[in-house]
Amino acid sequence: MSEIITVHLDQKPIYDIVIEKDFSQLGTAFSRLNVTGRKICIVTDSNVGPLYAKAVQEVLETTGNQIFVYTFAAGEESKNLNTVQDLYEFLIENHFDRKDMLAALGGGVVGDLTGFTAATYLRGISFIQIPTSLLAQVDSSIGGKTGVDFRAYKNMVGAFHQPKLVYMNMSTLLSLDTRLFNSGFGEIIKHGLIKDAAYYRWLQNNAAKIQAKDYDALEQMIAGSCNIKREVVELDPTEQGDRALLNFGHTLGHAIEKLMNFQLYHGECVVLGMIAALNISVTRGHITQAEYDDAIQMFKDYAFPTNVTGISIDDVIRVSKSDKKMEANQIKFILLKQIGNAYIDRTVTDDEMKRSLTDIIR
Ligand SMILES: NC(=O)c1ccc[n+]([C@@H]2O[C@H](COP(=O)([O-])OP(=O)(O)OC[C@H]3O[C@@H](n4cnc5c(N)ncnc54)[C@H](O)[C@@H]3O)[C@@H](O)[C@H]2O)c1
Ligand SMILES: O=C(O)C(=O)C[C@@H](O)[C@H](O)[C@H](O)COP(=O)(O)O
Ligand SMILES: [Zn+2]
Repeated sequence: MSEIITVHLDQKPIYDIVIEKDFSQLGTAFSRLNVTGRKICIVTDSNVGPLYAKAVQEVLETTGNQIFVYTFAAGEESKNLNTVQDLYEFLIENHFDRKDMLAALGGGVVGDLTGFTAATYLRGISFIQIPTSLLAQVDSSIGGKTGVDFRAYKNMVGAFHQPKLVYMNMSTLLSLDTRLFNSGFGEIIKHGLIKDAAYYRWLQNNAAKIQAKDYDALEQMIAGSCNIKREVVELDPTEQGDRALLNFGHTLGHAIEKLMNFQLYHGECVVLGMIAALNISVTRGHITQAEYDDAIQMFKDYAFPTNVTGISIDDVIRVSKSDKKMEANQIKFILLKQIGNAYIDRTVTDDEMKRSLTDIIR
């Protein structure tokens, strides 16, 4: 069973998210875009390219377009303007014009970087997302947030630029190593915690099936998360308000990610940030200690580290405050009113942050 979810903006259908178990429907889905006789550059990384670029190239060639492949070194370390510049050069050398396209084939790093290049090359060309990591399938490929890190700052340079299509082949998840697969659950559990208590309980009850990569359970979960993200971004595509709820766990999580020099994955850092935010939500009397303990158990069930060594609490707070989460000198935090219901809070103090981090930073 495949699934198609359509993302609307201003009540108009903008792009489809196609969930499939192989690449067999990619040609059909792409043909709906009515793009032929153009150049398409598959942008991928050094891990994903050797596994899937040929298969994607073969399918896209059947759509009557000329296909190029551009590969950069895998990892968050490549998500920067240098890689973007190298890609601009490749596109210029191969005479890509405004009607040509990019196709991001890979995880969130490839998606964010390709989307940003598409947003800025020739003042904006089209792109599609072919996400291959769990995190990218449930989160980063949807919603049009594109960008790169700048110096030590996460996602400091970017643009909102919507893809024309998101096509995911769930079978690509089989080649992800276990720790990377698990890191995707950070954003998935986040979706339940901020928006949907029933989905959160379902994730709790189905942890074993999902981790065993039971196909039906995985498809249900990916569609569940895509739908939650779709609802949020449809209402607030450029984060003027409630889209910021998707930042649950990121205020401190991004700081931990940077301070750990990206040795911990994004999803793992988001979980550490969520633990701190849940802790503050307990102290504020919004959720119970039992609900907090339940969430910690859930993170453990999905194999997340729940603490980290080698960095200091003061540094995490300092780096968080130098991030773009500051607004009018006040840190923007996402807390829970209850499980499945998040809100934006601008009153979290340094002392609250410190207390919330004592069990996490050892
Ligand atoms: N734009 C957004 O809305 C959004 C949302 C969440 C996260 N992000 C960003 O996404 C990034 C994290 O994404 P990620 O976890 O996918 O990281 P990633 O893109 O670095 O992928 C993780 C690793 O898995 C490899 N990989 C990916 N798919 C594979 C597959 N099918 N088989 C084998 N290896 C595979 C990659 O080569 C890489 O080494 C971060 O930069 C984060 O800031 C963006
Ligand atoms: O789509 C969004 O909006 C998100 O915030 C999703 C996050 O999971 C993602 O990590 C995003 O890249 C964070 O963006 P940032 O603007 O806070 O850096
Ligand atoms: Zn994230």
